Amino acid sequence: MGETLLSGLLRSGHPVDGLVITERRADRAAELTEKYGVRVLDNAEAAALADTLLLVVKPQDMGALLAEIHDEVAEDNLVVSLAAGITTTFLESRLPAGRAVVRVMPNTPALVDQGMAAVSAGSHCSPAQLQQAQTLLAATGKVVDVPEKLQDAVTAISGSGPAYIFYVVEAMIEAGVVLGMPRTTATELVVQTLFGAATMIKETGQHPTVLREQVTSPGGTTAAALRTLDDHKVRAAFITAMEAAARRSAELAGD
Ligand SMILES: NC(=O)C1=CN([C@@H]2O[C@H](COP(=O)(O)OP(=O)(O)OC[C@H]3O[C@@H](n4cnc5c(N)ncnc54)[C@H](O)[C@@H]3O)[C@@H](O)[C@H]2O)C=CC1
Ligand SMILES: O=C(O)[C@@H]1CCC=N1
Repeated sequence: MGETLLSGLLRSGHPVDGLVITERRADRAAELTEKYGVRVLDNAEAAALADTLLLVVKPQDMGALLAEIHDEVAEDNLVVSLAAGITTTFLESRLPAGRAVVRVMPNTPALVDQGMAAVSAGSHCSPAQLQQAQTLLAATGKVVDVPEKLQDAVTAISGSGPAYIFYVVEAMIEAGVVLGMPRTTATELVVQTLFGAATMIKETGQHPTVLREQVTSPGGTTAAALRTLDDHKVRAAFITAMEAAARRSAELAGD
C-alpha cells in the first residue's frame, strides 16, 4: 500500500526530492530506490525531517513504529495512518500530547488512480490539516470524510472490497472453463463484463436493482442463474462476510 501511494504521489507531480521513505527490509528499500529514485532514511530521521508522516505498516507493527518516532514528531507535523483498525485514539495516545492525526482507509485500486479512501480526523487535527490529507490521497482516486465510528465498515466495504470482486471474477472464469471455454477467452469475457457493468453503474446513475432487472428476461437464463445464487444464499453470505471483516477491523488495534 505504501508503494501504491508513493507511485501515485509521483505520478500526480509531487517532486521526488520532496519525499523520503523508510523501509526496515534493506532489499525492499533498495528496490524502491532503484524503481523511484526516492531517498530512504531510518524512521527517526524521516520523522525529524518530514512535515507530513504517512504510516503504512501492518496494524501489528504500529505500536513499535510510533515508539521509534515519538520524540521526533513536532507540534506542527501531521501524522496520517493508513493501517486497518488503528484508531486515532491509539495514535494520539502513543505520540506527544496534542499531535494532529488522521486515520485513513485506502484501497489497492489507487495503483491505477481509481482508489477509494475514507478519512477521519483525530481530536487535534484542524480542518486545514484534514484537507491536506485529503489532497494527498486525491492523487490516487476518490476521498470521502467519514465519522471514525464508520471506519470499520469502510474497511469491510472499500478496503477489503477489491478482494471480493477478484474472488467473484476468479469464480466466473472457473465457471467459464467448466462450460468448455478456453481460460484466456473466459478471462477476457469476464473482465470486460465487469468493466462494462461497473461503468454502467457509474455512468447511468441507475440503482443496481434496475440494471439487474434489465438483464433478467422472464423465464430466461439470468433468472435461472440468479435463482441458484439465491438458493445458495450468496447475498446473505456477502453480508455475513462483511460483518466478519468489520469485526476483525475493530479487533486489530488489540493484536
Ligand atoms: N493491502 C491492502 O489492500 C490495504 C492495506 N491497508 C493497510 O496498509 C498497511 C500496510 O499494508 P500492506 O502494504 O499490505 O503491508 P506490507 O507488509 O506489504 O507493507 C508494509 C511494509 O512496511 C515495512 N515495515 C514494517 N514495519 C516497519 C518499520 N517499523 N519501519 C519501516 N518499515 C517497516 C515492511 O517491511 C513492509 O515492506 C496495513 O496497516 C494495512 O491494514 C489498508 C487498505 C488496503
Ligand atoms: O486485509 C487487510 O487487513 C487489509 C485492510 C483492508 C484491505 N487489506
